[in-house]
Amino acid sequence: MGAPFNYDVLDLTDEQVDAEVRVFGALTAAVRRLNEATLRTTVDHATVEEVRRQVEELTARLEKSMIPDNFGVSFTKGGRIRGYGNAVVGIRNPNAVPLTVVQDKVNGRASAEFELNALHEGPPGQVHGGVVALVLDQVFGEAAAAGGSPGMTGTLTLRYRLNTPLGPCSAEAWVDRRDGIKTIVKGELRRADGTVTVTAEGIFILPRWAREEIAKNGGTPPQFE
Ligand SMILES: CCCCC/C=C\C/C=C\C/C=C\C/C=C\CCCC(=O)SCCNC(=O)CCNC(=O)[C@H](O)C(C)(C)COP(=O)(O)OP(=O)(O)OC[C@H]1O[C@@H](n2cnc3c(N)ncnc32)[C@H](O)[C@@H]1OP(=O)(O)O
Repeated sequence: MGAPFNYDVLDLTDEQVDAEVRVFGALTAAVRRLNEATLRTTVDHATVEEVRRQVEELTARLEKSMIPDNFGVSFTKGGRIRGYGNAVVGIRNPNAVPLTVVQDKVNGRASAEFELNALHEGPPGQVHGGVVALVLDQVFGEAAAAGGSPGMTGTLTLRYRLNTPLGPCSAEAWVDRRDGIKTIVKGELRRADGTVTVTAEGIFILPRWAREEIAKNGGTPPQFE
């Protein structure tokens, strides 16, 4: 069986990728501001209706030309990864947290410092538990990849020990051990003052189709965003 999804390789120069990161990254940041302003604004209803009409006009301009559906993950021949739609780190995804994950390939670790705001609320003033799982899934997956054994999330178990207030937070994950094709990753989420609020363990599995591909072609699995 082949891969159930595709990773396209595109002929784009580093300069072209840098330009799209700059231009679309700036649009995404602007839309994120709009998202938060949509939630928090106290302007009067008439202003809200006028802004809504303007937003619809702007949206229609972008909709004039679009890719058919999701963005996917592609690579350039120079090895740049274009996972712009990723729900946690995608630079063209205004719903992404956003998060910059730092991978430590020597020690099989990954970490991120980030800010969660009113858009990520669960209990009053606190981060939604599902958002925590979303963030940790990405950071854990990148730790597995940094450790040289990437995989799909098979199981992710979280223990919510303390509430996580909205604001600056950090996440860290490391490869705890490997068991054949399974990589067991451990990690935690912390408040700005360093207090651990959530601990978690994940099992990342190199899927059967990838194992078959590697057995056929030799080599090690590529690292995906
Ligand atoms: C050449 C290409 C390489 C491809 C690498 C693939 C992915 C890399 C991706 C990213 C890496 C980079 C950065 C990460 C960034 C973000 C992370 C987000 C990741 C996600 O957001 S990802 C979406 C959510 N995720 C899914 O959508 C998974 C759906 N699911 C499946 O695709 C299959 O279900 C799979 C692959 C899990 C297993 O399928 P399979 O056919 O390979 O498994 P198989 O039956 O052969 O079992 C083999 C051994 O795993 C044990 N096992 C099986 N399932 C288990 C489970 N769930 N938990 C614990 N252990 C499990 C068995 O018990 C056996 O263990 P034992 O050998 O000891 O008996």
